[in-house]
Amino acid sequence: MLTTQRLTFSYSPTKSFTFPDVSCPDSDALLILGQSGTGKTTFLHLLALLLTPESGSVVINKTDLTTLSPAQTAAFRAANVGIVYQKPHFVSSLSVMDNLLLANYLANKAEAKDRARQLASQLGFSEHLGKKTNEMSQGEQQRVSIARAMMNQPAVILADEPTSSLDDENANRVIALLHEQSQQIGASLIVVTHDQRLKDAFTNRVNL
Ligand SMILES: Nc1ncnc2c1ncn2[C@@H]1O[C@H](COP(=O)(O)OP(=O)(O)OP(=O)(O)O)[C@@H](O)[C@H]1O
Repeated sequence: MLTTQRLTFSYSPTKSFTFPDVSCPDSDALLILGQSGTGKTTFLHLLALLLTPESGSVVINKTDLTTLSPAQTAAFRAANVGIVYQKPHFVSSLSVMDNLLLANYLANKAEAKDRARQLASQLGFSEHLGKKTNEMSQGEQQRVSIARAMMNQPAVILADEPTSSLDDENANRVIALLHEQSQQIGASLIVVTHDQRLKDAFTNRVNL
């Protein structure tokens, strides 16, 4: 469960944001829609405390992230928040499997190779586990990115424009996978996007 209250943020005195309060229960999903420049990425980064809000709160499963120290925030995020970035970021010298296991390492958890194999099978990239990530297509990398976000069975999945560079068929596939995977682990799924095609795939929507 994730809830925010009265979140505000400023890049400068002339560039400040007040965001609407949002709430997303476990196993539920929320779409946050906005045109370019409305602050979608900023909002997503505030939800993960990658940016520190000027005021307001972000509560995940009863922990108010804004009360934690930077080290506590990093540890909480690694264990409880899975992030699917707009463009996947991988360690290119590592295999796909090792990039997945890195999520365990960063969360100070034991390597979960079976979980990685299970996700690879569900998301359809089992045959690529031994490859380097740059040997995969963009669509395949996107699926690895989703798998990596699910590795620690987080309470919250945050996805930033996960479909912007995909055709209709692949966009539908990625959204179905995000819904399916987050429901399997009982996570709250929050997607920020300008992609109006996604409207029908979410009952809960907020406009920025
Ligand atoms: N580090 C920064 N310093 C100053 N201004 C910034 C910074 N990052 C973003 N902004 C500004 O804040 C506004 C919101 O940016 P943000 O990236 O959150 O928008 P967005 O809705 O995700 O846009 P897009 O859909 O184009 O990615 C933009 O006007 C942007 O120029």
